[in-house]
Amino acid sequence: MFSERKVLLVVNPISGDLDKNEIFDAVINRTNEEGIDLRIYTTTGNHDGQIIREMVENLRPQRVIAAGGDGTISLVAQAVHDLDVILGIIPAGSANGLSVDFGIPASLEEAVDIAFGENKIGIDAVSINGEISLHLSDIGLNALLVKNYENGETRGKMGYAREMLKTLSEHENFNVRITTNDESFETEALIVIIANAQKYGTGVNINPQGNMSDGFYELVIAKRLDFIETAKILTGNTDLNPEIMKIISVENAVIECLDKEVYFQIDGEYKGQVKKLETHILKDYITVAVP
Ligand SMILES: Nc1ncnc2c1ncn2[C@@H]1O[C@H](COP(=O)(O)OP(=O)(O)OP(=O)(O)O)[C@@H](O)[C@H]1O
Repeated sequence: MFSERKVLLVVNPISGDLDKNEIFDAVINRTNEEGIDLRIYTTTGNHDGQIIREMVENLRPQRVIAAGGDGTISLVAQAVHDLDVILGIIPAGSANGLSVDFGIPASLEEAVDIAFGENKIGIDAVSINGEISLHLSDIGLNALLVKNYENGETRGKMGYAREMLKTLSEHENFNVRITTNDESFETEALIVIIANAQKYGTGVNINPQGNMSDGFYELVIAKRLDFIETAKILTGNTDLNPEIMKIISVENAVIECLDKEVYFQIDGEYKGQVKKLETHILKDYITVAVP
């Protein structure tokens, strides 16, 4: 049990499949047992960030617990990152990539224990053209998949597989120039991932050396799909073929698409097409309650 006395719970009523009443019950029971003053905000999809920030400024809770998918966690983190609160996470989205990276279990009871627990770490964020990425953002193949999946009619694994096949047939490689403090190079790419974390919500470990608290993020540049290289990534093998895959740790980087606009997604949300991304690390962006 932590010594803080006020908690704000933010719940996204439409994310994922989990019954949100179970979340309300679990958190209300916990705060009753502990004698904690609980306030609840249910998101509407309109001005949520601003409202959450105002609530935290007025109520001054020591902890804000976000229940939803990555979109909701990110929204809450951005709203309160400079207000000296701890962010607790209850995974309740369809993919929950951030929770997977933190090792927060899907079980509601365990997630509540962790969200109210003593263990916490400060994590970095990546600023991308002024927006915030806590997890994994990318241009190219995966962003097109995110777009197709958002527009597709079938959800779940079947929908994902269908959109994956469609995406592979539509996708085209692009040329990109990457400029960091240390180097500038041009290359053909299938995908460029801006990775603060390690794993996509599907569990694919794209960035084995990723650490959300080290003051760096990685650019993972893949030139073509290759099963052996993918298997190496999945097994955490760092001896990658540089002809196909390059991973660099950076504090800032400019990514310019040289021949066309390219599909772009941040933390699972499709953002349209872009030609240029200016990215830099935001060290120790927010403190998160972890297992
Ligand atoms: N009451 C609401 N009605 C409609 N949309 C909402 C509401 N509250 C939040 N939203 C929208 O929900 C989206 C965020 O969803 P979130 O990422 O949390 O869940 P998800 O998409 O199910 O999960 P995941 O990101 O894991 O796939 C945002 O686009 C936000 O605007």
